[in-house]
Amino acid sequence: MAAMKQAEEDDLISQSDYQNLFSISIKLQNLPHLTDYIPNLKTLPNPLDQNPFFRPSEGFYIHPGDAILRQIVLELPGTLPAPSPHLAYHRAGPRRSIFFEPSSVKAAIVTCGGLCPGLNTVIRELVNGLWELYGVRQIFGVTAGYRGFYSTDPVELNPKIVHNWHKRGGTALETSRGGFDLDKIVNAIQNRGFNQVYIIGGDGTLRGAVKIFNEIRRRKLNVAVTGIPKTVDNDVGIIDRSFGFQTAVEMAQQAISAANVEAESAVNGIGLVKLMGRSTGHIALHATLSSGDVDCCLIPEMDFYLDGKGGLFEFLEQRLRENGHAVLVVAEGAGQELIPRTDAQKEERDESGNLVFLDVGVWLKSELKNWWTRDHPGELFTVKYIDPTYMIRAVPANATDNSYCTLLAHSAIHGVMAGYTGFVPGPINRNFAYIHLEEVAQTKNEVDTKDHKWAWVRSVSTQPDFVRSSCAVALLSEVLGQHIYIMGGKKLTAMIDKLAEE
Ligand SMILES: Nc1ncnc2c1ncn2[C@@H]1O[C@H](COP(=O)(O)OP(=O)(O)O)[C@@H](O)[C@H]1O
Ligand SMILES: O=P(O)(O)OC[C@H]1O[C@](O)(COP(=O)(O)O)[C@@H](O)[C@@H]1O
Ligand SMILES: [Mg+2]
Repeated sequence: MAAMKQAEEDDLISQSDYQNLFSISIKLQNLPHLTDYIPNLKTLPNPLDQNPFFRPSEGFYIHPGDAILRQIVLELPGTLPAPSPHLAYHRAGPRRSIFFEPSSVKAAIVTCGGLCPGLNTVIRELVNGLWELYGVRQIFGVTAGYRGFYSTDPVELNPKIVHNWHKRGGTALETSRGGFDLDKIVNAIQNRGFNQVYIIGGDGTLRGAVKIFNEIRRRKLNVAVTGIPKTVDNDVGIIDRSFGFQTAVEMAQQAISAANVEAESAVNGIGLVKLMGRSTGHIALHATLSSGDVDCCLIPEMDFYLDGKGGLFEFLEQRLRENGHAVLVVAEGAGQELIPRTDAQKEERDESGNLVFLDVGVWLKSELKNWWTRDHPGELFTVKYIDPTYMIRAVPANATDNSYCTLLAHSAIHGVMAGYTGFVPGPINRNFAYIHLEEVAQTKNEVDTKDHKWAWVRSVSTQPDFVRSSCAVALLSEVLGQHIYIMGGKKLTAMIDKLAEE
């Protein structure tokens, strides 16, 4: 009873803790605005005032002080981090005043980089939103990515043209990598008279958008730029997740199920699935979590090794002995440093400057076969390799992603019409916010291999942690028949790693 009372008291936050709570400092992140470098721009009342479907009521418009906190999980009580401020971002949504006369708006929409489910929905909703919400009539699609600004004529868009686009995978505007020429792009924007530029793309695209925004600001042009974050890999930072990611995870399930059926139906069968993820393993991780069929998930954020104690082969050997089959999911960027490559291959980059990867699936399949023939000559063994790479991204978005795309596009429009520029719209803790382009372009969302999600993947699959030092300690502990605890820094771990390797 006394213990319960004590526990209840521990849960209560004392008055002074409340005071602590309310005194935490909040830093509202800077959001660039056209008036930062063009003073005295004319404002107009938002035309939504007159829109019969909206009839803006109290609280409809976003106030300048409306903010979204980046970090909403706090440790209470008494351990609040001292004065370091909590970051907050301007809330997305319509503003009471706008900075563009709708009849003078000439909007450009462009898609860059790799495909992602939902691209067409974002384009469609940009067109519909500009047209229906603000009465904009000059809306153009720039074709084939950044190069399209200066190499082709833009295509005129309206709600009739984009009517069915959300049901189609890919991008109806076409996309490309490379072709970023800052001067030519900004000259084209200026010469064609675009004053709103909607750039849909991933990390590379957003880095380009920062440069475009800076150049436009340097030239003091009355042109608002927004970067709409697109990444099937979910590697763009700060935002909760990117559109199309859920659809891709869903599509990956089919490949994993097929791999499982193939593996189960063979003697010593291994189903191997390679999923997208250039430098982050979010798709592999989430597909593994939701499938329940996966025995081991390999991602770029985690090193692994094949042979020896605690290695992949030892784990698979055990799995095959216990279950007769195993399913392996590998993200395309995992284990790249293990794959032998020529000097030329080490340098190979795509047109955007991204490193070209070797096929980890093909390599792993061959390594698995070599291992089995070496260690189990004459015994039956099958590896079925499934590479659904483009199948998971070249599809239309699912319902959740489609509605996300709609809100995202409308958030972008409201921000631009309100005169904001150099920003990215995106959900933070499920509320749409405007984030400085540069901040997003510099932040990468990686899988945290120390968090609960990854721990759960490891605990349901019981896959090794591929840390040689922990394996060496386990080995020693086995030999001595005692638990061993080692406390030490990086140097000691490196020494143990080296010993374990030997
Ligand atoms: N650092 C950069 N500066 C300017 N443009 C860039 C930069 N990185 C990539 N880009 C351009 O952005 C576009 C898309 O980049 P890419 O990396 O292929 O795809 P994503 O934007 O999906 O990551 C390409 O046209 C590329 O030239
Ligand atoms: O074959 P492509 O079109 O160059 O695309 C491959 C890459 O595109 C992606 O799907 C997405 O990358 P981006 O979003 O950065 O374009 C990666 O997972 C993959 O490595
Ligand atoms: Mg990228």
